[in-house]
Amino acid sequence: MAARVVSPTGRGFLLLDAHPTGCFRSVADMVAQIPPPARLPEHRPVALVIGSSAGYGLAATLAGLRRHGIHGVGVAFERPPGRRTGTAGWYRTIATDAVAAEAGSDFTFVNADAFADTTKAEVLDLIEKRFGQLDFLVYSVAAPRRTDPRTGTTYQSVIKPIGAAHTTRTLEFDGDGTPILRDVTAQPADEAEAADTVQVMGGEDWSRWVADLQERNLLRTGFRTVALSYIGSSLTSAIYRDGTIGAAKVHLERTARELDERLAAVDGRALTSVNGAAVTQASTAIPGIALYVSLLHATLGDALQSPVEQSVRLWDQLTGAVPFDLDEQGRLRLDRWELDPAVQAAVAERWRAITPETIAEVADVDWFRAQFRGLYGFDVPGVDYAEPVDPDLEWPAPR
Ligand SMILES: NC(=O)c1ccc[n+]([C@@H]2O[C@H](COP(=O)([O-])OP(=O)(O)OC[C@H]3O[C@@H](n4cnc5c(N)ncnc54)[C@H](O)[C@@H]3O)[C@@H](O)[C@H]2O)c1
Repeated sequence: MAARVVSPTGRGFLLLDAHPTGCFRSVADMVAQIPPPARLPEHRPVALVIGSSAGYGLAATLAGLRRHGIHGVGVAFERPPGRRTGTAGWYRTIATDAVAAEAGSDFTFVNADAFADTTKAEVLDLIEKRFGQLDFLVYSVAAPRRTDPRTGTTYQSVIKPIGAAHTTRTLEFDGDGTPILRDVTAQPADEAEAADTVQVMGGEDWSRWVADLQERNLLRTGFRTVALSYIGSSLTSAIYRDGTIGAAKVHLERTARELDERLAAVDGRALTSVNGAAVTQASTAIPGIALYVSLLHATLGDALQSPVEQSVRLWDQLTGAVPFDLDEQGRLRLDRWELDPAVQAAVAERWRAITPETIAEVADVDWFRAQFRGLYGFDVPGVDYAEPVDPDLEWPAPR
């Protein structure tokens, strides 16, 4: 594919193409937020990050590389360039590989379906051959479907309330970027939809990774694993925490307790890490979240902790530099800034007060729009979007 101008076309919060230079720049901007250590540790920990190309998994990979010089493997599932550009995660992975090179890390990126047994076998072989054993596993997958390779069944996840229909206010943008406030009603999930969502976003696949690693004796003594979870506000609870995705998170948290017991054999730990709201491809698909995050940012400004800031704190706790900040249910909490009662009261007040006329003042809609377009490499400061760019770039080869 020759160099060409790449533009943000698409519908709603889904764009069809990604801008390579914008994606590179957004990774560089994330790295710039990570304070480097005085020097990298002599013993490089070995980490596996599943979901390493976007959102919280990308932030954890970058923070691990920059602050701890991790060796290891990142797994993501991205579309290569073809008729359209590659997905944004394709280009962010190329940029992350350069960050790994700069940190002197032996880090390999695997583009494959994490749910497949073939992927697990490939990644475990790689870990065994290159590193012998693993110190950390960060599980940060957000997927719309999962095929269970052991039964061949494909499950679709849905984002729906459970029990009753729910109407929420939402933020959308029209073609020229004008914000629109609308009410949308989500019908409740039936039992099968709720169960299928647990199959996709619950803890089963995480548990299989850990079991396979343990079976092959690839877990180093003191191994630690976290899977990402979310609780969120009462403003979004009908659609999130009390809905289908929330049921999957409850399953994930139960899985953490089971794995934690199983890992006693290697003096290991398994925890869920409850992170705060962030603008990601996964979260913009949830009705009401765009509005909620825009109001959260209007309330908090720079005190809204970015995925990178939270990931720095996550690594501090994983490596034992600071003790785990656990709640009474044993979950690692990185979201306390979001769920602070004063913050939630202020967001709720804005949520109630907002009207179609005041939306641009009461919510940080410009910030949100730039964040969501930034997920595809657009609206990134310092990028010349009139400049043709070659999207036909290779996935990083193992070094
Ligand atoms: N975004 C939020 O507000 C938020 C808050 C707290 C917790 N979380 C949790 O963080 C986790 C990650 O979510 P995110 O928002 O960062 O998502 P995201 O969409 O930004 O990233 C998802 C990642 O998963 C990878 N992926 C998807 N399907 C895959 C597959 N089949 N095999 C391998 N990789 C696959 C993608 O390539 C990408 O790297 C989820 O568990 C989510 O619930 C998100």
